[in-house]
Amino acid sequence: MASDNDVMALLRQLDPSSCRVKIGKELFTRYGPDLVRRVADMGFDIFLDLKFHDIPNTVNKAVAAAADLGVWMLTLHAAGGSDMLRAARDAVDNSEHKPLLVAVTLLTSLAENDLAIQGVARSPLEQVQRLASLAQECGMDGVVCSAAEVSELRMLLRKDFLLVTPGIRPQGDAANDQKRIVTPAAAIQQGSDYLVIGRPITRAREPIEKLALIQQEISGVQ
Ligand SMILES: O=c1ccn([C@@H]2O[C@H](COP(=O)(O)O)[C@@H](O)[C@H]2O)c(=O)[nH]1
Repeated sequence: MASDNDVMALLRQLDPSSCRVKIGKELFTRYGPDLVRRVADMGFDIFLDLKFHDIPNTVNKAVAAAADLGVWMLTLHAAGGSDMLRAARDAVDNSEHKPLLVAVTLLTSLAENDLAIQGVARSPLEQVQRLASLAQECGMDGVVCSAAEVSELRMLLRKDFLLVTPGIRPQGDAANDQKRIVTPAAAIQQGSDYLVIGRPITRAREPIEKLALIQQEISGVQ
């Protein structure tokens, strides 16, 4: 687990104009909204990845609180249903700060057999398409999916609908617990709007050099 000092030391080496910072459940649960404010004060746009999934009223209040932190983007689970998604939309519409709302379709750590265990007799792509359509209908700004699904989603959804893709692994990196992985260059080629990259950078021996390598890889395909 990265200490507060480790996080700050890494961020001090980064240029806020070259990447955004994701604060997820691990860092938020340990260091709280104070960390969000400190990282924002350094000039970074913050992707608050707390994946809200609860009854509509609770999500409405949680999204309002997240919006008040001034974050750039935040997540919730599309599987929370249309009332929950619309309650999140209302919260942002009534907030002074207006973060982008992106709904997680199917976690990139899940594959077809995981859906079958849950009693869902669809492929990951079909499940992602279904939940992405719901997210669009309910006023989300985009969805989180695997880059493997991006080209199919582009044909289904409106052109400016954001496709945010974790499960990114440079060639040769370990997949870890991710099951639907794509390389950075392929994700850009497929048309991902934002790549979410964690361990390939944070666990690299030289994180800043690894980030620069990834940026070089994707700049070649843009
Ligand atoms: O479907 C999803 C949604 C969110 N995530 C988050 O992205 C990062 C990915 O980290 P890696 O270390 O690059 O695997 C992680 O914080 C997840 O919570 C996701 O992986 N898949």
